[in-house]
Amino acid sequence: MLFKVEMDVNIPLDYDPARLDELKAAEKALSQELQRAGKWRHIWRVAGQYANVSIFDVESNAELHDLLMTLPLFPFMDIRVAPLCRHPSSIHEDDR
Ligand SMILES: O=C(O)C[C@H]1C=CC(=O)O1
Repeated sequence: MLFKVEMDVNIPLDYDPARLDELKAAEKALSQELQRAGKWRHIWRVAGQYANVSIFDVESNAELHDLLMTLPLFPFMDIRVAPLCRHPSSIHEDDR
């Protein structure tokens, strides 16, 4: 199942910089692990914002929920999720 996930990150201005660096490093490691596993298919920075647009490929709504909840930056994120399906004009056979 494919989902578009939009993540806006809002870090409090007074948050400890060293702790923030740790969280960002942990977030990057997990994100790249999920990309290698094929669960996190795409991630794009939204220009000019601390935000991304991502495509996830997971088995269920519950799996997506569980993945998002494990993100180290989850407590600082506003997340919007939209389910995707194949577009009738798509030429990509592997789109589902
Ligand atoms: O920077 C972000 O968009 C937030 C988050 C998502 C993946 C990652 O490495 O950080």
